[in-house]
Amino acid sequence: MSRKSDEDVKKLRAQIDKLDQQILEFMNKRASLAMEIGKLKSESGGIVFAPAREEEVISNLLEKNKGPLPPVTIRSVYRELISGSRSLQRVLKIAFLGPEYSFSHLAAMKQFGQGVELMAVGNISAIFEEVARQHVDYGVVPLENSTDGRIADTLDMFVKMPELKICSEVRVRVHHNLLANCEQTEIHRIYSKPQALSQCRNWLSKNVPQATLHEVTSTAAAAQLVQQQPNTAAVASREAAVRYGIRILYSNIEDSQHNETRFAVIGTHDSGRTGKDKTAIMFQIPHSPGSLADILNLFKSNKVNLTWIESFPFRDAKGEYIFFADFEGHAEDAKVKKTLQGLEKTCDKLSILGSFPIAPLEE
Ligand SMILES: O=C(O)C(=O)C[C@]1(C(=O)O)C=C[C@@H](O)C=C1
Repeated sequence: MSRKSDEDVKKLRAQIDKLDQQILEFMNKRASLAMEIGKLKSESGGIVFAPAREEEVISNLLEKNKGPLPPVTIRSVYRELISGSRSLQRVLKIAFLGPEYSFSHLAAMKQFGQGVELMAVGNISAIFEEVARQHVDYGVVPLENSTDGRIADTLDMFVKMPELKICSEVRVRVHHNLLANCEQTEIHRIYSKPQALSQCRNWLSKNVPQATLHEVTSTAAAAQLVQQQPNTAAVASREAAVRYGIRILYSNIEDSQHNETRFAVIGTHDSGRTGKDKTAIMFQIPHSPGSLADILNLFKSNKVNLTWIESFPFRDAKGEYIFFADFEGHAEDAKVKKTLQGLEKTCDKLSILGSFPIAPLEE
């Protein structure tokens, strides 16, 4: 660099230093206001985590953002700023499907930021139980994957514990990687959770045909096994590779380019209204011709857009099904209220699992 440009950089850096001091001051001013809100909440029994408000803060800013910073930066900076402010009110305890650096862990960090205490739990049912016993404030559980469909263990637990609420949803782009500390031709066994193996089946059979596939409880557990056993590989996240010190032989080996998992944050309350919300329900209908059509007609006549519907075998009664659905709108919206009243009359049983802000697509 020439002396002139050296000086120019110095001047620009001095301006950055000045701005950073102002930003720091503003961040702390903002945090002090959040602390005041926290005091009012603790006096009135209010709930610390307000997902609708958090989403409102971020989407207001994204609407106003004129760049050059991209939305992903604004979102991640504000996620941590809000997370830090929230932790000044109380450090929330969050259970996720472990071990560390599983996709559930990534979803928990994406929703709550660093200002929480994250607790890895061994299986989905234990997450529901930890939330129900109030050992943790919230749990993060997978709901569905764009390639593999619903996560049966999660739906099964909603049937067992319909009193728990979905207070937020998180969408995570799932990229799989082949992790190994040996060469590709030396791999004898490949570990991962069943869904991840199935999402990469074509790639694996084409590129590592000599290896056998072995199912384990999570992608991170697979990475741990690779650390211990020679001639093995794992299908897991980039973060798991870094955490467990394993080389990434190939990135993005998923068969479908658009591979995404939707997670639910479960707690004991649902979320306020943002204007861009969804409501999730679980229902049973009479075993008679046309009863599902009657339900669907309720959505049609009230102009409510269905975003998900699943039929799920009911374990307590052979041949009977429970339906899960979510749709646009908040339980407080007039047309959703009307739809829910209609459902109440038509269904044998109806549980409202919660209203929550629609999660943004991952940038
Ligand atoms: O508005 C609130 O209720 C706050 O507590 C403030 C705040 C924020 O930092 O903006 C923090 C935590 C909540 O989850 C939502 C928003």
